Amino acid sequence: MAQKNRDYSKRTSMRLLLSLVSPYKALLAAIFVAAICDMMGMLFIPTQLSAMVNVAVNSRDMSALMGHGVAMLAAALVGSGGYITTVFLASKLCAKVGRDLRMKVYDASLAFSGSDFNSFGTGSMITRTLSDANVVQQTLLMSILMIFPVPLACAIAVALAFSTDAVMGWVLLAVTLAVIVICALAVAKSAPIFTRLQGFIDNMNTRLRESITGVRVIRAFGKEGHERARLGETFNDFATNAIRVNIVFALTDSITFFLMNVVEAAIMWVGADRVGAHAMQIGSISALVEYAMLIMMFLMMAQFAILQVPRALACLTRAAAVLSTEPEIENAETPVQLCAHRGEPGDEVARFDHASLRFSDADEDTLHDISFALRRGQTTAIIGNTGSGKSTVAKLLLRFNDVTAGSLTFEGADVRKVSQEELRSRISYVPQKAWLFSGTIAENLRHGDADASTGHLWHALEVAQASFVRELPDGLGTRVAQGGTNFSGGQRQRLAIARALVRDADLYVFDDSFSALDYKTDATLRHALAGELSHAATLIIAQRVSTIHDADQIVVLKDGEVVGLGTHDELMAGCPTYRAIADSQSRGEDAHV
Ligand SMILES: Nc1ncnc2c1ncn2[C@@H]1O[C@H](COP(=O)(O)OP(=O)(O)OP(=O)(O)O)[C@@H](O)[C@H]1O
Repeated sequence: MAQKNRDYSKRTSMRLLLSLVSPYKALLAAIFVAAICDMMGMLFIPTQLSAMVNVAVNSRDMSALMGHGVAMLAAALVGSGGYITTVFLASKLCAKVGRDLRMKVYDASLAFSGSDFNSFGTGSMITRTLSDANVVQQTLLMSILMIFPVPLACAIAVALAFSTDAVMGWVLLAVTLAVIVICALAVAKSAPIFTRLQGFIDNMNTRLRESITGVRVIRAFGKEGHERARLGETFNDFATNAIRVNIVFALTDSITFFLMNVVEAAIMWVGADRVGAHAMQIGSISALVEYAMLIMMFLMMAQFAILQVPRALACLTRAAAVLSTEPEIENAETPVQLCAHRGEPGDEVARFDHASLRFSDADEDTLHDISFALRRGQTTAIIGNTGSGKSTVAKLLLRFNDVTAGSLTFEGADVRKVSQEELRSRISYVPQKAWLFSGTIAENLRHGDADASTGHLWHALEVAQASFVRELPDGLGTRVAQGGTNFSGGQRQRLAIARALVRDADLYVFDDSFSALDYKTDATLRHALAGELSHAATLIIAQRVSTIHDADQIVVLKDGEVVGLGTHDELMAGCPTYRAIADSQSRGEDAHV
């Protein structure tokens, strides 16, 4: 079974490699030609050298010596030209293959739903996109430069040895085969250690990422020692394995050097006999030693490169696993176009009709049989206890997940039939965690609309009550750190709201987007929004009753089910869950007064 799985992953990774390399057939052909020139040039030099020695010993014919010298120079030029070209073209090819692999894995991850992403984990996805692709790129380069030329070099060298002297040809062939067998055994023994290395890198990445992201929590809970121990264990695993790898290299290196000396001695020994018997000329010994040394050198380099291959294959298999994951959410084969015409106030923009959702990794429905509509010019609010499924409603609207029963329509079309790009272009979304990207404030706001004018950006900031940007020395050009960490929680929320407002959408979704604002800013902002978004439907997910008090309709969620639907007054009169939430919050407010 394990063998079957190994064969399957080997096939998968080879298929992926072929698909990555196949667009560059011309480049591959050019590398092949350049490598032959390199080989021929390199092996032709000792041939000429031996001929020169033989001429010098036998006839001292100057013109013959000059001829061999010129041929040697030409061989050196062809050889080095071939080598430089091979390295240049191979580096180009591998850089392109690495880039393509990174893009493929990244593109695939963009189509993932939350559950798809969770099945790999963030740390592993980063390793797969960066480090794994790097290993593949480097190993491919090493393979082209160090493994692929070996059969060619061995064949040419043995053929040249045979042409020099048949007996010495057999000696070299026997020695070459013996060294190949030894190398193959060494590789088979050490390959699993290399494969394990990548798993350790994954572990280090995941733990380090968690530790760096949660550094404040670690400090606050005084868990530095515990974290250090956890990371120390991970680093230690990696170091132990890396040491084993180095031992393998040291052993194989010394064995190969020992073999080099043995081969040299064998050639001298047998060659001297052959020269003594006048079966071979003295100069030929130097050529034969050179051929043998070249074969050994190539085999040694190939051995080093081959040891990296299982690790690269493991990386390719891991990339293939990402690429072969069928995203939970896919576009319909022939998506329906949404109506380009903007409807009238009161028209339905989206409707949940007995919709349920069960996450693929969950045993129960997170949302169960929910029905309500979002209408143009109206504000719908969702309230409910934590974990009741409020954010999941937003995930369905944006098609981060699909309903597992019932339906969700947008502008009358089932969202599963609308392309994700078109659907999302009609919705503007403020996520629960106001994430900002590194860059400037203007760049962040233009995520909403790349062509928005500066005036439009300022207007959105004003509506979002983010006029603090005017007081910043660089205004819209102010730098934003990754995640927006150089702004306070409330400032981040207002910038995220402004970003959403920059987009002209049919539906605006605010997922708990006012929670970090004080009551006064919350009220002013909602008032400004009401005037601004009269053309669209608005969905506000909130925890505070005061935030949604004035909504046209309020959906009350409890454990994923709609237990109330109406205005604040209607719900206060007829929905015990809503009344309980409102009462608990007003008690809380009284307590604060
Ligand atoms: N990808 C997922 N796989 C499995 N369960 C999930 C997934 N995403 C969310 N859930 C579960 O769905 C439930 C509802 O989550 P949701 O984020 O919608 O709640 P919420 O009402 O918005 O909560 P809060 O007010 O705390 O933000 C939770 O129990 C959560 O654990």
